[in-house]
Amino acid sequence: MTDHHDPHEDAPLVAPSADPEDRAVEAALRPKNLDDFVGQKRVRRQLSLVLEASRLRGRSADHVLLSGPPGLGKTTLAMIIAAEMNAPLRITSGPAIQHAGDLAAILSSLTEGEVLFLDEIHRMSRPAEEMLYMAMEDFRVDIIVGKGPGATAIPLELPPFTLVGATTRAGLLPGPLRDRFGFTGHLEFYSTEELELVLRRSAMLMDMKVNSASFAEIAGRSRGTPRIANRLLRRVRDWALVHGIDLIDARSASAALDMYEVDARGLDRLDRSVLTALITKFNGGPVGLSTLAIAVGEEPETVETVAEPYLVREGMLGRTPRGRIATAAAWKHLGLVMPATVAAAMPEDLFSVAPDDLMGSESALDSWAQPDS
Ligand SMILES: Nc1ncnc2c1ncn2[C@@H]1O[C@H](COP(=O)(O)OP(=O)(O)OP(=O)(O)O)[C@@H](O)[C@H]1O
Ligand SMILES: [Mg+2]
Repeated sequence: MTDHHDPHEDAPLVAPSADPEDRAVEAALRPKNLDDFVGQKRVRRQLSLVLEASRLRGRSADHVLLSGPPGLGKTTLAMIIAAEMNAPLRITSGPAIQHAGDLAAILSSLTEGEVLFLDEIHRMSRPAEEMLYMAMEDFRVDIIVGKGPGATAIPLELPPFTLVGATTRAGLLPGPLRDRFGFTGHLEFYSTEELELVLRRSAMLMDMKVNSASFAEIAGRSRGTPRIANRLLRRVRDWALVHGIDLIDARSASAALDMYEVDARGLDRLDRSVLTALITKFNGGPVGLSTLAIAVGEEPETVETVAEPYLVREGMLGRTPRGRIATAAAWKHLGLVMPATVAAAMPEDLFSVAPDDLMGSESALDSWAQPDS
């Protein structure tokens, strides 16, 4: 077998892999401390300050909220926070907490200083969320015993702990929850240079011989995302192994990657199908998110959190009050020419808000693009 596609053929490239070996390698490649964590300078600097201060005060660190598209390092940072604080780490996720009682059970078993990582925090149930408010602020929960009129609330003191919440959609978090985090870090897509550093480190750990030009080639196709960079590197390694190549150069890297549906701009299958649908079915838009999602057979949330951020950053997709539109760059990327009538109808101020600003602040984006579903 020379073809090592993920078993989940249809999952977006950036989704966590379903292949256990892939997951094991991914875990092995995770940087263990802040110094090894590449890029995200601003978040890293602020976070290291937060951690240092709490170490000096001998207290558990402030609660930390990490937001950003998949595969940029939220889980990795949560693990690093625990490691840097020399504290045990407990991992759970919003969807795993169906009832407030589930959360109470976790909270009441925390030890002092423990780091609780709550992934996909925007998907927690409302009652659990309210319990979390009190736990975060006062290190206390009310355990409800009994039902109906006879129910009583028994207050329970919790040891001080650090909550690390992660979300791909900070804009969805209720204000009261967001406000209870002492520090919020928004992860940005990585530059090609940063991805090259990620790749160099991974290649070293994997004992691969790769020349500089191939790092650049792989980084350029990695969609600004370390998870994808590492995954592509493994695919290149497989390819080289099968072809009996010892030192990997840019030509073999590129030949290997041509098989994996990532194009030169780093767009994967989902990205391209979003653009293709937008252009061929809706003549470039504007079209509402949910209509677009149906056209590509995905959940609106997947289109919005997985594909869109990168397409916006690459200047190929615009989010306007009337819906999503494909820019001239998108038409060009698909080898098409934007018809003059479509060009004439494009909003002039599409990029009056720079794509980087959009990525940096979800609230700027929220106020600019109205929800359409
Ligand atoms: N800054 C970084 N430096 C080096 N490697 C990184 C960095 N960020 C992420 N990685 C690598 O990318 C992989 C994916 O990162 P991680 O699992 O932390 O992403 P995530 O943001 O939690 O994604 P998701 O939203 O899908 O949960 C990790 O296994 C790690 O090896
Ligand atoms: Mg994660």
